Amino acid sequence: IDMLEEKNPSIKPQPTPEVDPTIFEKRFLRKIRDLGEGHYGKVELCRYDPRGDRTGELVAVKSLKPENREEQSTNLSREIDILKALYHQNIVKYKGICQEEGGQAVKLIMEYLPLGSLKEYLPRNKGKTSLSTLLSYCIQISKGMEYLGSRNYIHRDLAARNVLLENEGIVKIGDFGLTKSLKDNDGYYTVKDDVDSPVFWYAPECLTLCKFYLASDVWSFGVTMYELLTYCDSSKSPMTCFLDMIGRTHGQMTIIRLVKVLQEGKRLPRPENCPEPVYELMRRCWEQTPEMRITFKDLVTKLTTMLQ
Ligand SMILES: C=Cc1cc(F)c(CN2CC[C@](CC#N)(n3cc(C(N)=O)c(NC(=O)OC)n3)[C@H](F)C2)cc1O
Repeated sequence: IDMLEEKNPSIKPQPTPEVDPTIFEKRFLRKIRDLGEGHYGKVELCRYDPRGDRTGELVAVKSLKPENREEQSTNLSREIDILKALYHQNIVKYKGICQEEGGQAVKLIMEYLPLGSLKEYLPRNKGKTSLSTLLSYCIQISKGMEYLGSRNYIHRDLAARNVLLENEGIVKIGDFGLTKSLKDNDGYYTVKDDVDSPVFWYAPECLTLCKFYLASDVWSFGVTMYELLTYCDSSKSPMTCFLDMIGRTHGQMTIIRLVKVLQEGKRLPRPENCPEPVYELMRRCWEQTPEMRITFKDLVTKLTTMLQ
């Protein structure tokens, strides 16, 4: 080559123009349907089809509703920065961003997991989902959460609706809309936005002190375990159960009544066909004080032992 180049510089191999695979152009992003709706925005199934022949890949796209764009754009940008830096087999993959209107509004592009969340999948596949498979899902969620906590992040919205299936054997934590960094060293995040807080997945300290610890995610994991062991049967959902316990009160009395029954030691019941040792593990996630709760590390160990 050197000899040839000397003679004829025009065949010098030109560097291919740097194409950043994490930048998605709006004009090639084709909406197919909605996947989900949040207060401030939505997640859509799209095809990124630069060749225009429908051979492009399917992606999940999170964007803000125009009316919330102003106040929520910082939150979405933070979520993008968090997800971009997470690499774990049980956490949904970041693919990139799509800037529109000259960078004014940004969209988060993630991998698309067509089996959807456990909340949709489990009730429809109860027959073919064994207890061992449910325990395997619990182990994988715990591993993802152990990794998240090791990076000093709190999830704040761990629930079956936010756990996706890669396939029938692999699950991933799929949404990080409420995730916060535990930057300050007092080890908790002060919960502000109580407008759409998932109160029936919240630990007592979140409800009474508006403080969210790493151990508060363990409480939510216990509720998520309960959902899995009930195959996400909506008639036995955490909300239905707790409302039965506290009576169908209205408005802000609900939280006050919920705090009271939790302080009395009342907890979600053992799901039918849930072995006693598995329920005991849930109860270890629901210790009244955060420091008494089991850790995700120990949950992985104990759940793995049960699966042997
Ligand atoms: C703007 C904020 C906001 C908007 C929202 F709509 C939601 C709620 N949304 C979360 C993402 C969601 C569930 C999860 N995890 N999901 C992701 C995929 C995927 N990556 O494939 C998927 N797949 C699927 O359903 O396949 C059939 N569902 C589902 F869209 C609900 C939360 C929010 O914070």
